[in-house]
Amino acid sequence: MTSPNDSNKNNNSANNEAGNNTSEKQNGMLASILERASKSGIGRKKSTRSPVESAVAKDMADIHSNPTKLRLAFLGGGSFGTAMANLAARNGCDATLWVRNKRTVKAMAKTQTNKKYLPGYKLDDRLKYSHDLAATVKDKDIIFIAVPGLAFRETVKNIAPLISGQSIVSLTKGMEKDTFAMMSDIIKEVLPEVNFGVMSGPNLAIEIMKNMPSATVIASESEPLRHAVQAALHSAFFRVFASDDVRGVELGGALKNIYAIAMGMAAAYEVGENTKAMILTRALAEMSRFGVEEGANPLTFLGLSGVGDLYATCSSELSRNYRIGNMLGRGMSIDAAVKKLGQTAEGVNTIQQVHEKATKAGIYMPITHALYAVIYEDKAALGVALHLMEAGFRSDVEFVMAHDHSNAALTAHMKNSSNSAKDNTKDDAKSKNSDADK
Ligand SMILES: NC(=O)C1=CN([C@@H]2O[C@H](COP(=O)(O)OP(=O)(O)OC[C@H]3O[C@@H](n4cnc5c(N)ncnc54)[C@H](O)[C@@H]3O)[C@@H](O)[C@H]2O)C=CC1
Ligand SMILES: O=C(CO)COP(=O)(O)O
Repeated sequence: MTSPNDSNKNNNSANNEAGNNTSEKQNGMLASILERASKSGIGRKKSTRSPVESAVAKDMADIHSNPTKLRLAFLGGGSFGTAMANLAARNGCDATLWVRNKRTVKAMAKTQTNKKYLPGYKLDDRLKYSHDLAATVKDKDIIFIAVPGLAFRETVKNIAPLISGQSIVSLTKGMEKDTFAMMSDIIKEVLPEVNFGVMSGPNLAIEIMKNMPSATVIASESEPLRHAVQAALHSAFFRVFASDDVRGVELGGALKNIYAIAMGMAAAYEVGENTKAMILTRALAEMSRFGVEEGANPLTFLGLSGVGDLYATCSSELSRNYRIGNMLGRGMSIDAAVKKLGQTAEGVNTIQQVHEKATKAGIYMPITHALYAVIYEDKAALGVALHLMEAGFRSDVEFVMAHDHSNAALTAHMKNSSNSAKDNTKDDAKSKNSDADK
């Protein structure tokens, strides 16, 4: 295991390249105000805490004053694994980041930066790096997995023989190819005895590295695990909320990638704010409809891991899924866009999985099907969008007023009227032609 303390520290002054511009200075100022505020307790609620809040606060105080208390492994040296490992190390946890490439590990320990995925951001001195998987997961309390969805099963299988009581938390927002398994399904399948959770929320890694205030959700049926994750990662810049709806939280993180691609594509067509709002809210309707079919609580989609992450990812060019959509909207092929991105964009696979699953299960997912038609069936985007707009009548929030026979009846009625209007037009044209023939 390589600790930065063992390494050449001449690079400690690694430049934060973004720090040279004004907006970065403002971010730095905001961060320092928040840090001072959190140290002095300004803004903290003085009211009596509930027993659970007190327990968490006590855990956090212990953990923050005793760095060796929580021992954490982070598997996956991309932007998110690195950002989360850095948060934990900064909070005083014993945090090790596992990266599969030995040379990358050496370079990270030496420069204390992740040059490929988070260039210019200095990582905490206390963060450890390793390419030795067994040594990394041994004697840890929690193993966080942040590899792409397509590599998740392989990673869980690799650590399976090394598990002796550690809990596992998935940070991955993908779905397995062809099986439609979520990451929690894979953990349950490969390690049925293990305590697990999933963490998801509006967490663009670069913004977290810039100390921009952010929040996330840890979902687990295990209360101690939820508390441990909250205590380990919580800071003045990063709030960790809790849920016991694992399915809902995990689906929120995976499904929003589909709509970030749709929004990136819409942005390429320079649509207005009304259109963006329509896409966002109808996306939320699709997500919660699909979620309910999969056993999630629809209200979860109103939280950070649902509408929160949907908003962040659909609004930002920092989102790789949004960028893929934008490149597609500018006429690039999916293969070319994925190659140009060079990073993980889970939505590319998730569209295919959800399209297939929803088709089989008869779940109404018009935006997903439309995207699938554009990306994988080479249909023209504008024609597909127009078709979407002409789709039948629906209720707004179907958990308030169900999509029932009255909507369906109105749709059928309008279709019939428009068909007979078309027939009349055709008849008129025919009779005009036959008049002309006369
Ligand atoms: N980057 C972000 O802002 C956020 C990402 N996530 C999720 O985290 C997951 C990981 O994404 P990123 O870190 O952004 O990806 P990334 O594209 O930045 O990096 C992926 C990392 O995984 C490694 N990797 C790939 N296959 C592997 C394997 N078989 N074994 C071990 N390592 C392997 C790569 O070498 C690379 O270090 C994704 O599911 C993503 O949706 C979640 C929240 C935010
Ligand atoms: O999940 C994310 C932010 O919450 C990151 O989104 P992308 O994977 O699209 O970059």
